[in-house]
Parts: sequence; C-alpha cells; structure tokens
Amino acid sequence: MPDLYEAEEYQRDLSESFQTKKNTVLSSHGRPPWYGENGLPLSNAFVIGIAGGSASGKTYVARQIVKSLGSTPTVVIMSQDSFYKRHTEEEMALAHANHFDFDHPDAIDMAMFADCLADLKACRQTNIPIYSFKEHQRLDQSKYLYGAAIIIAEGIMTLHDPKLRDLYDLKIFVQCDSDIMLARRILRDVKERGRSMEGVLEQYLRYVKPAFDNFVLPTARYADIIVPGSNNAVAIELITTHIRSQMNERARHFRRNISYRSVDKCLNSPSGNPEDSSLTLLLQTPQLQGIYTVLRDEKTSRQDFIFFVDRLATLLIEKAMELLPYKTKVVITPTDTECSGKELDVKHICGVSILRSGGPLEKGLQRVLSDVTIGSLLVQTDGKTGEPLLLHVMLPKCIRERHLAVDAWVFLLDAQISTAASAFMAIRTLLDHGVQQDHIIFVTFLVARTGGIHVLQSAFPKVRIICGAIDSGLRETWIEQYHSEGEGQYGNTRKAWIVEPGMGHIGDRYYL
Ligand SMILES: Nc1ncnc2c1ncn2[C@@H]1O[C@H](COP(=O)(O)OP(=O)(O)O)[C@@H](O)[C@H]1O
Ligand SMILES: O=c1ccn([C@@H]2O[C@H](COP(=O)(O)O)[C@@H](O)[C@H]2O)c(=O)[nH]1
Repeated sequence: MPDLYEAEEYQRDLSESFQTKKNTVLSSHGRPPWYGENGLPLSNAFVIGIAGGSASGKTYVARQIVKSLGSTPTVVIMSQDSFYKRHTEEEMALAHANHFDFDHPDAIDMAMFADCLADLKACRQTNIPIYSFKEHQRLDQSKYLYGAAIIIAEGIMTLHDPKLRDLYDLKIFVQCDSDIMLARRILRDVKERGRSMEGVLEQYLRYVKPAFDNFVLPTARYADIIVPGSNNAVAIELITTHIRSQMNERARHFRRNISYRSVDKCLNSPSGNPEDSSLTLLLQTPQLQGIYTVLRDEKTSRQDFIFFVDRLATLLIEKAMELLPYKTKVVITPTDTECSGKELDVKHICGVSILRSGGPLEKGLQRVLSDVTIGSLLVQTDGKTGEPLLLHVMLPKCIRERHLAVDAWVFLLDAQISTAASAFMAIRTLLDHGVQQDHIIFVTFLVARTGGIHVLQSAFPKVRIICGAIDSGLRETWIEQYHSEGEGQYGNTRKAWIVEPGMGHIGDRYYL
C-alpha cells in the first residue's frame, strides 16, 4: 500500500509542479508494535542521514535503499530541501537572478529540520514545510508525517550540524565526481526546476561549487559509510543488510505477550471498587439484554442486525458523552424566563474508528454529535505472526497538529476488545500525536474478559472504556483463506481470535 500516513487533502491540493515527490517518499508493509506492554514506546525510529553534493545521487541512494529493503515497515524519506527558509520579495528577486546563496548553511532552517526529525525519531507526528524550487519559496501548506520505523534524511547539509548528527543511527556520504554532479544538475534544473542552462552554470560557479568545497565535502569525515555516486548497487546492498539486522533486533511479539493474562483485576480498579475502574459497563437492563440477544443470534437478518447495532451504538455514545466536561450555560426560554443549564466545555471533539469493525459505531456518534469529524486507523493482523500492523492513518486535523491535539477529546471506536492488540496500537497512536490519555474514550460493543483488557487498562489507566457487554471466552484459531492468482485458487491459514459467546464478526455482519 503506497503513500501511507499522508493527509489526503495534501495529495489533492498540491500540483505536480512543486516536485513534492522528491521531498518525501513513504512506503509501508505495515508497522508492527513500537511499544511495550506498559504502553510506552520501546525504541525510536531508525534514522539515516545521507549527505553529498548537489546531484551527487542522495535521493537516488535513499530510494534504492527503500526498494532494496522490500517488505519492511514504513520508511520515510525526508529531504532537507523542504527546509529552505521563507524568503522576502527581495530575496526571491535575487534568487530568480541567480544571485542568492542557497548553498550556505544559513539558507536552511537547521533548527526546524532537527525538531521535525527529532519528533519523527521519537515516534511523534510532525508537519514539515513544503518548498517550491520554481518559486524559490516556502509554501503555506505543510505535510503531515507519522509512523515511520525508518527515516532517511537527505540533503547537502545533513551532516553539517552537530545537533543533526546526534540524531542519526547511520551516517552516509555520497561521493561523486564533480563533472558528473554538474552534468546531472544542469539536466535536472532545466527539466524539473524551470531554469536556463546559463543560469544553472552562473549559480554553480558563484555559489554551489565553493560551498561544496567549504561546507559539504568536509562533512564526509563524519560519515560511517562513503557511497559512490554511480555504480553503487553493492554499497546499497551492504547498507540494507545492516538496516535489516537493526530492525530484526527491534522486532517484538506483542499480541502473544498481552493475551491470556490473569484476569482477576481485569475489569476493576486495584481498589476493587468498580466505580474507580476505567471501564464502564452499560446498565444491564432487560431492554439492553434484548438488543444483545438479537445481535448474538446467528439467525438475525442483516437488516435487523444493522438496525439494532445502530441503536446500541447510540446508547453507548450517549453514555460516553457523560464523561465529557460541561459548563454552565444560561438561556432565556420561550416563556421569557432565565434558565441555567449546561453545555459541552471542549475545544475539539472527534471520532476515530479502528477499521473495519469500528465503522458500525460511527452512525451512533453522528446521531449524537451531528457535525463530528471522524478519522480512521487501519490495524490488521499479520496472518503469519498474529501481530498487529498499523497500515493506514487518517486522522482529523485536530489530532494531526500537536498544538490542537492536546485539547482534543477523542471517541475511539472499535466493535470489540479481545486481545486488545488493536486498541493498544490505536491508543498509542493517539498519545504519539499529543492527545491526553484522559481525553480518550474507547467505545465498544463487547469486551472479552479473558483477553488483553487487563494489560490495556494497566498500560493506559486514564483511558475510559464504555462497553455494553463483557463476554467470558476468547479462543485462538486459524482461519482458511482462499485467493485467486492467475489460473488457480490458493489457500492459506490466518491467525484469528474469537470472542465467545460473542456476536461473530461484527464488521462483516454489518457491511457484507
Ligand atoms: N547511481 C546512479 N546511477 C545513475 N543515475 C543516477 C545515480 N544517482 C543519481 N543518478 C541520477 O542523477 C540525478 C540526480 O540525482 P539525485 O539523487 O536527485 O541527486 P541529489 O538528491 O543528490 O541532488 C537524477 O537524475 C538521478 O536519476
Ligand atoms: O530555491 C532554491 C533552493 C535550492 N537550490 C539549490 O538546490 C541544491 C540542493 O538540492 P539538491 O537536491 O541536493 O541538489 C542547492 O545546491 C541549491 O543551490 C536552488 O537552486 N534554489
């Protein structure tokens, strides 16, 4: 699945002319857990810095590494080109006349580059600027990035700043013949950056070449590996082998570790007082039990299933609404009387569903909060290992930006909590974005008493969970899967967990 973790509107809003493809490339085969059973991040992302002269082949090396890594977790290529400073009208006029020095370290916002890189390395989201080489200007848009297990930072000055050098796990310098660099630069700048050949040469002789000798080449001494600017396949293979071994050391067996734990303290607080528990079970009225009976019945038609799921979702969301802060509001009634009441006291509120089975709760949320924005997280189980993989992140704006996320309240939606591996991953993702733990309300139809709920509650004690039923069983199984390829049909088995008595696969029964 290409281009993960990118905001969709970014794709729509920016035209190809801004050459955004060079600046950031993302590829992913799913991100395995990056945190431990205590909910805290275990390891930082692996960061590679690639320096070298202009057109030496830095981007090429970065892309070849991604290609050669093959089926690896998410990789982000972050180009230092995105961090050229914002320019005044005069500076832009100088730039268009080839009289602006873009090759001096001061031309790049090193502090911002280091901050964005540090955020990504620490598994937090970041919003990087977008730079237009045609306009010689930083654009007003920014690009949201999150979730990289491997980050490749490339640019002429990536090894220049000591603060930056401290962030890299591996430092690479691309060493290329000057004539080749000049020839490549002429071709590229005329074709892609809207320049004339005379302009490119003038800029090269005035700024690019002297800066390369003074600022870029000297940083080669900080590199762990020097890679040639052409015919570098062997060097790239060596680098990928090293990265793979680093990633293997970080691999985890997360779901296996959190399932089937002792459940004595599972649903209640350590004090044993249910009131202190982070889990709220809807009052088990006959009416509620009636709804669950319809939903559990395998004979229930799809139409009835949808109807009763929507009803139940509304009840759950109404209960969840009680956990939000309210403030006093005075209104004048139609009888011209002053009346003191309440209104929500939140800056931002949104929903995030864990796909696909969180979807059936969305209608309930929209019934209660008509204009709510709902994002999504696609978490899937690796069929072979049973480990959760984060495949797609599409979050509302109030979470994507950290300064908004700290004030956001989030209804996290998933049909059931069984091993709790998906819930764990979704909560960690929200925390990485700066959402406060006690601002997360997890809404679900079912919780498996013998699943991972205990570990989830002890890792994130301030996250409130609202559910309508607690089931006693959780069974690990292998499901046969068939797919067609060419002429034939091929089958394989996939690991799955079944809640008992349960309601079957809620997402499938609702959507299929
Ligand atoms: N090893 C290589 N073999 C062939 N062409 C290359 C190689 N490295 C780079 N190039 C070509 O040179 C040009 C500039 O490379 P690029 O990676 O964009 O440079 P940089 O990122 O260092 O400015 C591109 O057209 C690219 O395809
Ligand atoms: O507005 C600008 C900004 C930068 N440059 C030149 O770009 C190169 C660095 O990019 P590479 O992709 O590493 O080649 C640098 O040498 C600047 O001179 C520019 O021309 N205009």
